[in-house]
Amino acid sequence: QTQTGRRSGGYQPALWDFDSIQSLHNQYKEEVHRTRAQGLIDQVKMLLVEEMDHVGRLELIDELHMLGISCHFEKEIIQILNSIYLNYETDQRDLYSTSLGFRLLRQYGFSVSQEVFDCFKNDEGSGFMPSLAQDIKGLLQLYEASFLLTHGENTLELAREFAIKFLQKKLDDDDDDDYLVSSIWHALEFPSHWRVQMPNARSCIDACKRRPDMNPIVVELAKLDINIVQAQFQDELKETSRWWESTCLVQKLPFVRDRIVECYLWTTGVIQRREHGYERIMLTKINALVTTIDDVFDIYGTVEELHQFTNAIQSWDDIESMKQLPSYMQLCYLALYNFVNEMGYATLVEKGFNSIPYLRKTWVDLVEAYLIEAKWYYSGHKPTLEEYMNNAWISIGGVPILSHIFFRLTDSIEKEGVESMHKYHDIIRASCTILRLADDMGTSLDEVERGDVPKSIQCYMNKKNASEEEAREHVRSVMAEAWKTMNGEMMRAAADDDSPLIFSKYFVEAVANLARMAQFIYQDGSDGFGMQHSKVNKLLRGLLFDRYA
Ligand SMILES: CC1(C)[C@@H]2CC[C@@]1(C)[C@@H](OP(=O)([O-])OP(=O)([O-])[O-])C2
Ligand SMILES: [Mg+2]
Ligand SMILES: [Mg+2]
Ligand SMILES: [Mg+2]
Ligand SMILES: [Mg+2]
Ligand SMILES: [Mg+2]
Repeated sequence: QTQTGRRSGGYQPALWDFDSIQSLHNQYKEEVHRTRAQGLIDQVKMLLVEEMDHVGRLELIDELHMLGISCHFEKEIIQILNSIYLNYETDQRDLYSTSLGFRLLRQYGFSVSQEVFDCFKNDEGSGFMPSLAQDIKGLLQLYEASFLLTHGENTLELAREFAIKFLQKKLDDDDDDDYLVSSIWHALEFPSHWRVQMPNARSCIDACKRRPDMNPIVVELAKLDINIVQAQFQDELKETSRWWESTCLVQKLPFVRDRIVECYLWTTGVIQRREHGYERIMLTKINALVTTIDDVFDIYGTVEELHQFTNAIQSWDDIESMKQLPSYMQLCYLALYNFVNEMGYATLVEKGFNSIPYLRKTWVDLVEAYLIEAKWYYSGHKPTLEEYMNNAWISIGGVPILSHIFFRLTDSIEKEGVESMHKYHDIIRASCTILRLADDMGTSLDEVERGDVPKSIQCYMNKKNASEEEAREHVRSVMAEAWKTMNGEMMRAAADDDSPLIFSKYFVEAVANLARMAQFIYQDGSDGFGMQHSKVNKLLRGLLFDRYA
């Protein structure tokens, strides 16, 4: 017989308290630093424009993206890639520049065909020319390019397998840790297409400083810029921490994970544009509300109480719904109710559109998915992986997150976009699927141990009588399939034909980044959120607290 509610998640208290966050002071808010940064930006713009070497320009674009400063050069980058796209010479024989160009073009929404790689295949067309095995730099870029694949792009599947084989061999044979070898290590662990920008920027600056051919102006701009962004992030973090404190949820619901700083960290990878500070603050609040309500369902509520809470959210009429709830649930309900109304009000004022019914639907779908999991847990039901995933892509919380972001990052709200978002368009489900699976890879061992519904890893092990590693391998393959869907939908969304875009560029970026950020937080299969895993925690401090000297 399983326990009835009132469990503990075994989570440690917050690492940073309210006062330490509010007392953060940062000199990089001074105008003098922005002026200096602008000077460096102008110099790098000259570099981009004057760089006549085709490959050099591509490499610089890639570096700017990895260093988290490509946002300053959006116009110049699009112009360069557009001219490459329009005058594409398909008979290029160089694997390195063809692969790098292919990846950057696709990443910026140009639909370049996988056939650009046909000239590197063997005569039968069944694989790549064996002679390419020596071109390690080219193979590394071919590997990176292969992660832009969509369903059915067999050449890119072959490319990934071919490249991994020889890159792995290079690591086995060669133990010096020069820049190329360490780049291979990083790429095999995390392809650049799956990496978020800002949370990785600091370690990229460290790596670039070690490179002999790195342009010093670019490095100096990256170092100054990350300090300036940190000052902005700290102001946003302070505001979210004031809101979190005002809800008193930690005080009144001591079993809930007190992770407002980690909730904010999530947003710096999902919403990366500097000017979208309001959206990062909003997303932090959503993460905190999802965390709270998730813990109510996963750890604390009895089945009876969880039914009551679900009914209250389904009916969503504030006075009646609240009355029969226990007081701790009244707080959750009203905190959520007030937040959704606040967001709905902002959208009504700014865009003349009433988003509340749609936002509400996503929260109802979420708690209904939570209730299904709770019932499974209390009844001891062991779902198949498919049965679990049909519910768990919603129970991870990505749907309300993306709905709120949709209304904020869509300039003029059209019915088609609203319907697509809320019937749950394939790109939404793909992003939530990756978010869910990454989360299970990082949290499910602890969750199942303290008492929770079997997650994807456990469902696979139960059904296939498989080992944990085999289950993880299967989950990774399902995530890779979801990325093919995501890539396909991103290409359709960016399609340069004149069909009206269903989703804005910024929203599609945030959808993909939600998946990327989940893979970042749970990297190497551990919990960078609830259990404050040391590596993610170190990256968090580097991004939010420690000045880049
Ligand atoms: C932001 C989040 C992804 C969302 C709220 C906190 C999370 C880190 C995760 O928490 P978790 O308990 O792992 O969710 P679940 O496994 O119980 O669905 C669900
Ligand atoms: Mg949970
Ligand atoms: Mg849960
Ligand atoms: Mg659960
Ligand atoms: Mg129902
Ligand atoms: Mg989890």
